[in-house]
Amino acid sequence: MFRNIIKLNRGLSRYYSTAGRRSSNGNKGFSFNSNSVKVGGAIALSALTITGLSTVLLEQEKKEEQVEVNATEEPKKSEKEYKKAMDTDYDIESFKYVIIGGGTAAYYAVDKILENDKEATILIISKERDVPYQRPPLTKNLWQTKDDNVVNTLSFSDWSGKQQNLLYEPESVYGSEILQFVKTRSVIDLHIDEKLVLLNDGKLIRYDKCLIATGGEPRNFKFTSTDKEKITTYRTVEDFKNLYNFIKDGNKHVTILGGGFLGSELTCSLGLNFGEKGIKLAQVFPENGVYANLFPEYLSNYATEEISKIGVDVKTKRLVKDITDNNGRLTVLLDDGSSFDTDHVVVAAGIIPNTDVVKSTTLEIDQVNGGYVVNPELQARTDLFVAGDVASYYDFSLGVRRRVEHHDHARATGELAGNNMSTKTTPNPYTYQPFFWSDLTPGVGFEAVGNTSAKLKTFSVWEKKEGENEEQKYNKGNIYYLNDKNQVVGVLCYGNYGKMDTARRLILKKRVIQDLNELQHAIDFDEHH
Ligand SMILES: Cc1cc2nc3c(=O)[nH]c(=O)nc-3n(C[C@H](O)[C@H](O)[C@H](O)COP(=O)(O)OP(=O)(O)OC[C@H]3O[C@@H](n4cnc5c(N)ncnc54)[C@H](O)[C@@H]3O)c2cc1C
Ligand SMILES: NC(=O)c1ccc[n+]([C@@H]2O[C@H](COP(=O)([O-])OP(=O)(O)OC[C@H]3O[C@@H](n4cnc5c(N)ncnc54)[C@H](O)[C@@H]3O)[C@@H](O)[C@H]2O)c1
Ligand SMILES: NC(=O)c1ccc[n+]([C@@H]2O[C@H](COP(=O)([O-])OP(=O)(O)OC[C@H]3O[C@@H](n4cnc5c(N)ncnc54)[C@H](O)[C@@H]3O)[C@@H](O)[C@H]2O)c1
Repeated sequence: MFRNIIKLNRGLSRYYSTAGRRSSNGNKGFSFNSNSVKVGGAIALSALTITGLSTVLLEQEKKEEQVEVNATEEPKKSEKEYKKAMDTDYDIESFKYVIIGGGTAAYYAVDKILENDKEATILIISKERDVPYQRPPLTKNLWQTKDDNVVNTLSFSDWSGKQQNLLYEPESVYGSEILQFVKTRSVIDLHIDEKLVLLNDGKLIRYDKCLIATGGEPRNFKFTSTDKEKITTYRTVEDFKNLYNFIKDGNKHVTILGGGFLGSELTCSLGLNFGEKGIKLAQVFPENGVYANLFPEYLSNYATEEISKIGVDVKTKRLVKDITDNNGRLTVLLDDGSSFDTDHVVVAAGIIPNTDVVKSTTLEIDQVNGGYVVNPELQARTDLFVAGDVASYYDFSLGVRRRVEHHDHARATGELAGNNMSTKTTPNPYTYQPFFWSDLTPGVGFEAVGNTSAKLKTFSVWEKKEGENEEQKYNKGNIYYLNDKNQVVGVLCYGNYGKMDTARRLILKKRVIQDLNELQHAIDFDEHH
């Protein structure tokens, strides 16, 4: 990926401070003179003057131990600097494209911008320490490597055996005047009319076009124990490294709170790959079974049984009431009055979309689904775009407004937003129907598309083979989700890969299904990759 950047870097004899652009200090690259940042009551000094991204990364790498920037803290001098910046003569760093967030949507947006605009100057601002990476392997492939060095290499085999790295691109790719990456900083405000973003260290940046791709923050709960090392959430590569290092030597008890995607995938990966090393697991959630919001009840029950079979103590229909410290371990108290001891708790209870970036201007937030409301071209305002988990958009084929928290959607909206930000032609609407997938155990995996809410009526078709016994009945199947008009609005292909385009076409047809048996052969079970 980033097909054009190598060429662009080599051919670059200009700097971004060309005519019409202003630079605060005349440096070639992004200069980062940060101020005193108050951290947990102490003052940490970070005086960095950095030219070019590779230096940003290097310098900040060195400082990481000493300087922790509190992402939510308001900077002291921001107000003054902010007002000064409103004055058009004030010299301030400018980028043609500013991307807030450094995840999947951000990555694909940048890729598209680089393809479309040979004059691009791009700044990615990310709260995280790592340059853009994919999250799906954090609960799957990375745990299967059988190599403790995986925390450093971050490499793994994909489903077809091909070696991949978690990072979309190596860090070095971000060290140019075209494309820069600032890590461990967050945007705390956006002044839309002035086209300015404010960072948590007081720095202001001007943009021509801006993308909000801030994803979501894991939900957490307040417990009596406030041990942040033992009770964690799980979303980032840092979280993976910490958990891996904690469990790699085995003989620990880990509790996963949540029966959705994250909780179930992580539980299975730990159970399948570290069970033999003495990692004992409990999974606790309020629903009757895992994926209860997605699977029809019988399949949710089956998947839950499969998880129990790998040795996990699955506690369904249970809420965690509290967690307390207990002589270096934790005690988990459930709502039925029972309790058990554990060494670590991972809270996997959904995310809250990161819509705290814009404070001084009003941006519409979807009151039902959360997220910033965008038009079909993924704009929240002129020159301000939103993509990925944090975007609330109108789904043309389903005829509803919704927000999707999956990889393929982040990729597709990122790419479209990047295109619409940098194209010289008319921007395109988002008409794509994204898919998602999940893998739990070798026998429980699927791809799905559309509205696959378990609240809808479903019709399941399972592949039948000669002489097949009861055990194998959930080998390959297609589950159709129907709305109240009996139109197919979602499809889940269980163990049946490569069928998403057929499923999309079925949804788009909007045909009223008179007899459910019409769906028996709507999607085949042939091997097709
Ligand atoms: C462990 C895990 C496994 C997953 N597996 C799958 C899977 O198998 N299949 C699937 O379809 N989906 C999967 N997903 C979901 C998928 O990864 C997400 O939908 C996708 O990452 C969303 O991309 P995004 O760019 O919108 O947000 P993110 O990837 O969350 O990126 C947002 C970034 O913005 C940063 N940020 C937030 N606020 C600010 C701010 N104010 N200033 C600066 N930076 C900010 C965040 O720190 C983060 O780095 C998984 C998610 C997780 C966590
Ligand atoms: N394969 C995938 O697509 C995939 C994989 C991993 C993560 N993700 C994404 O990562 C994010 C986080 O995943 P997630 O599983 O946390 O969210 P989720 O929305 O899939 O599931 C939330 C779960 O939280 C649990 N929960 C809520 N309140 C609880 C409480 N009080 N006590 C116990 N459990 C409670 C419920 O069991 C519920 O199923 C989501 O956006 C998800 O889509 C996606
Ligand atoms: N259509 C397909 O057959 C197919 C298969 C694999 C991957 N992919 C694509 O690759 C992307 C990332 O994949 P990855 O390999 O990095 O992640 P991954 O290894 O987690 O697998 C991603 C997808 O491959 C499926 N898969 C897993 N094992 C499989 C197998 N033995 N045969 C066929 N499919 C299998 C998963 O269920 C999931 O849908 C996904 O976005 C997906 O579009 C497609």
